[in-house]
Amino acid sequence: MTAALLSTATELHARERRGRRAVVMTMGALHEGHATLIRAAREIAGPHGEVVVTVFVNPLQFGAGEDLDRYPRTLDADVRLAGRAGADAVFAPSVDEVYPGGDPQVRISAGPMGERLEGASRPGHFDGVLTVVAKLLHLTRPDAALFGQKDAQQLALVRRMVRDLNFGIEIVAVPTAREADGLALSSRNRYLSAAERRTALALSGALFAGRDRHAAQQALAARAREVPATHARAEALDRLGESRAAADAHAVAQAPDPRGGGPAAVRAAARLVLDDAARAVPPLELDYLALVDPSDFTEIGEDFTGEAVLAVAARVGTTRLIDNLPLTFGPLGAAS
Ligand SMILES: Nc1ncnc2c1ncn2[C@@H]1O[C@H](COP(=O)(O)OP(=O)(O)OP(=O)(O)O)[C@@H](O)[C@H]1O
Ligand SMILES: CC(C)(CO)[C@@H](O)C(=O)[O-]
Ligand code: BAL
Repeated sequence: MTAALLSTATELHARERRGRRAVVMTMGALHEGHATLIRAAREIAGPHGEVVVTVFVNPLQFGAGEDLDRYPRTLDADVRLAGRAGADAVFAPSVDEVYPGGDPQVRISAGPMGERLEGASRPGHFDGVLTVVAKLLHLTRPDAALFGQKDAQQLALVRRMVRDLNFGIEIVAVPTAREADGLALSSRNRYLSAAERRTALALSGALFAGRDRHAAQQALAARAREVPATHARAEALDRLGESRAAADAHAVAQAPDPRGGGPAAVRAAARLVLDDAARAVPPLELDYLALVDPSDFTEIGEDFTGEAVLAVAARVGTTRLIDNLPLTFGPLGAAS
């Protein structure tokens, strides 16, 4: 499939509308992660609908000293990849087309959630993101817009904007696509040398260590729920004179108390991997590691239950990367 390349709002609006329109917004330098979003958009639009991919490197969301100038721009390859993944059109406007009056004076404010984690490291970033997302939603007028979970805070803020400001557009989340060794696909990966890429694997490595610690805790909690029954069985076996089986059951019933774990243990397991990478050559410089409530991106407490997000941001050489994993916390003593 060949995608049409459109660069002005006039060209976009001249397109005849057919069926459901699903939009994937990107900054270009498309990779397999973007292709996953475009394929999901194709599913949503259906064979009679329309998939539009936007490619725009938005100056408003870059801070001073960030990589706006060196951000990879590969429009021809992007149009080919978008077409192969099922897009009907690529909308790649110029900065003047998006901001005809220069820097917009009226902008969307991302509010308190926009000042945490990514927002704390990149002041003003999410105001810039939401302002351009709002503009691109107005320009493309989709029924549904798809965003990657890789940018979990961005996704949460877009959902919040759409709800708070009644955009009436369906926001669809797409899970993070990874390389075989775990590294989250990202346009910025192309900045990495081979040695930097090895160090960068600690981002996903730390998340997986946190996830594994979490799974081990869940297993312990499940065991702890069985302990009273196991004690009772051990005692019954004792009474029957089955001393070996009784000893086994007593041993099983000594399951460690899972209450020593929880979010703190998950953070600690992830932290160990990042501390190791900080001593690697080249080293990883941690920006943040956080285990947060995805509804507001505040740190969760030990008694938190529900969906949480383990998120990390770090610099390797001159490249700043982010990654995250969702984790579900059940109440202690109950299955999650
Ligand atoms: N690995 C991935 N898996 C799923 N979605 C992704 C992935 N990488 C990016 N996306 C999503 O694609 C959309 C466009 O993202 P963007 O163009 O910034 O790509 P990126 O690879 O994240 O770039 P960058 O390296 O600049 O962060 C966003 O919704 C983003 O979450
Ligand atoms: C949503 C977005 C296209 C807005 O510029 C950008 O932040 C991105 O690519 O994730
Ligand atoms: N994918 C998030 C866009 C940015 O880093 O500016």
